[in-house]
Amino acid sequence: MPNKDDGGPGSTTGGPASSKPGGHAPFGSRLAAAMAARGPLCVGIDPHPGLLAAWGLTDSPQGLRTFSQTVLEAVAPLAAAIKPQVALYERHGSAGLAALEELLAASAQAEVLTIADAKRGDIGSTMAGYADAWLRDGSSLAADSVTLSPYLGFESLRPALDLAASSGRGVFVLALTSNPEGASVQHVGGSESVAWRIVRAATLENQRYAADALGSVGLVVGATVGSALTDLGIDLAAVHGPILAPGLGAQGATGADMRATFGPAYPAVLATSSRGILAAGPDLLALREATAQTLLGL
Ligand SMILES: O=c1ccn([C@@H]2O[C@H](COP(=O)(O)O)[C@@H](O)[C@H]2O)c(=O)[nH]1
Repeated sequence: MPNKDDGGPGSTTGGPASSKPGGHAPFGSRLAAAMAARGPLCVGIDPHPGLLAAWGLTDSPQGLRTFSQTVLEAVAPLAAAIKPQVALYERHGSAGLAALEELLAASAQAEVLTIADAKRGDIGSTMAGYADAWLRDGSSLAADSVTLSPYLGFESLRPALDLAASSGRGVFVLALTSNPEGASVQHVGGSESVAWRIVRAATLENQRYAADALGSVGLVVGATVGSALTDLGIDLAAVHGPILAPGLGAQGATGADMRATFGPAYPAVLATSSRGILAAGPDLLALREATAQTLLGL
């Protein structure tokens, strides 16, 4: 778990993330540094039952543990971040979450940033509980950042936005998701569509961060959204925060699609791929090669 003095991101004892004594450097700055050093790729860790079987692993907490540690070891030199899919750990109950906690701790040791893909969202009083779980120093589930769902209104995310800011962590708020069904909600509203409003709120929220650094309030925008950004009049370059872009690989998007879709916002885009890379396992070198090839395409 990425606590202040564990030698991982935000450590006061060493490593590139320890620039703010006594606390984490802001997530946006840490992510920008990782992307500059390793490139704009996040590797998703999605231990689907079918993938576990293909790797010769059991669909069990021990299977999750072996899967997770293998992926981390394979991709650590090449990935700016990893993104464990929380649902696939939760389906194993408390033992699955323990496997996730071990992965988060190992990632901190390896100085690989983590994005817990939990997609949390609720009324503010309950949101504070989610924020504590995923963003508070000392929580066994604390990651460097977490994905959030703004369906209850962007402002309902306030406890997570504030705790992320004070703990040097980050959030990625769903804006335009990579699945085709997302448009039925996110595109609604004409020139001030739901997605446009979420992007505007994130843009305003990032004003609390230094103007010369990437903010810590990111957005999720699928690499598959095609012309939606243009159609909806959304300017991602103004967000001043990282854009997490799922959809590369298994969902069909390519690096060329991403450049066309994101245009001037592309430097802030962190592409994420799970199955497209994980299918190369369980051989560690094959996983690393698949990661390198994915990176080359960006
Ligand atoms: O809009 C979204 C938001 C999240 N995801 C998640 O990303 C990965 C994608 O996996 P692939 O195997 O690379 O397709 C998965 O965990 C999703 O839940 C998304 O796809 N789209």
